[in-house]
Amino acid sequence: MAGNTGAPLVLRLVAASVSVAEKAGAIVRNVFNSGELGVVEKDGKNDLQTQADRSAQECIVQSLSRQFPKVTIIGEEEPTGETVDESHLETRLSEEVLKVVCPQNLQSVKDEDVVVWVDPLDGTKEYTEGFLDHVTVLIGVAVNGKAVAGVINQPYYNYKAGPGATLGRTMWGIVGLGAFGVERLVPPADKRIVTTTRSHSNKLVTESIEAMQPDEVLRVGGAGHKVLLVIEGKAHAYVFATPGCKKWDTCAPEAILHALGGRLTDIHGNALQYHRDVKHPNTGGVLATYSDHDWYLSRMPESVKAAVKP
Ligand SMILES: Nc1ncnc2c1ncn2[C@@H]1O[C@H](COP(=O)(O)O)[C@@H](OP(=O)(O)O)[C@H]1O
Ligand SMILES: [Mg+2]
Ligand SMILES: [Mg+2]
Ligand SMILES: [Mg+2]
Repeated sequence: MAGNTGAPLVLRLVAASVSVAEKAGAIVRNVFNSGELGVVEKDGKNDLQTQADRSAQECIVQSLSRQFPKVTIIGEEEPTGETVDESHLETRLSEEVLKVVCPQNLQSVKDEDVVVWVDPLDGTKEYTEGFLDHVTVLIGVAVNGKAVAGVINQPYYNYKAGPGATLGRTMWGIVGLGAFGVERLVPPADKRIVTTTRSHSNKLVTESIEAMQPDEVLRVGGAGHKVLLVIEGKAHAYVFATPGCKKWDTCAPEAILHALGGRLTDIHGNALQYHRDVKHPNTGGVLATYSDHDWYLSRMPESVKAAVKP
């Protein structure tokens, strides 16, 4: 089976995730093109699911669990119980990933040490409203509770460039090795740009953003998309001081940001935990930066910190 080459488990997982994230990204585009989004409201308030979330989740979880049957895989969406569409599966390994040398500390990781966190479509609200470049597919690899590797596919990257432009991109990274398919760019030095939620704001979010005294606030969809804005120098910080974001939203982006030297923590500065039995919400909120992380932590109002406990 493709997952059983001689490469270390973490590399094989990332190689499989790169291929399957591309497939999931294509599913996300196909569903949108079909015009039948099949939107349903989940239990939570302001929490949508579409056919693309369901099909991309099936693609990723089924493909990875067939290749890595002993690895714990946790996806955002509930299984649909429908028969698996075999044409949705992708079990090839990315050769580009298999070529790299796995960092020493990750070479002998065992199946039981790993949890894979899957967000088949991050930015669902924006997807249903046509903000297509906000959408990402996120596959994060955690080892002993720490985010160590991540894959992000952005299915509509370049879609504003018009016909002929290649649509979509896949980025991946391993902490201790670096990131590929995305480049670290430096944000403007003469102003402070903060990015936050577009569709899940509340008083705590607003208060904490104000406390950062930003020159500009980018209110956009998707946790993956916002971390990409930080990585690519479009924003200095992603500030989300409320509990709505889940482990599958942060695991892959955190690993890629860390691989490039940035930081992603809760709003108190604590590392996020990714063990298999951890509660899914990031109850302490999210703060992602490339530099000056401690400055943002120090500006966080005490009243917000008291309300957003880890
Ligand atoms: N109050 C809330 N309720 C439910 N989900 C929330 C939420 N706040 C944030 N999230 C989730 O966190 C992710 C990023 O949110 P946002 O785009 O608003 O910044 C989204 O993931 P999904 O789109 O994968 O569900 C979103 O659903
Ligand atoms: Mg969702
Ligand atoms: Mg998400
Ligand atoms: Mg999602």
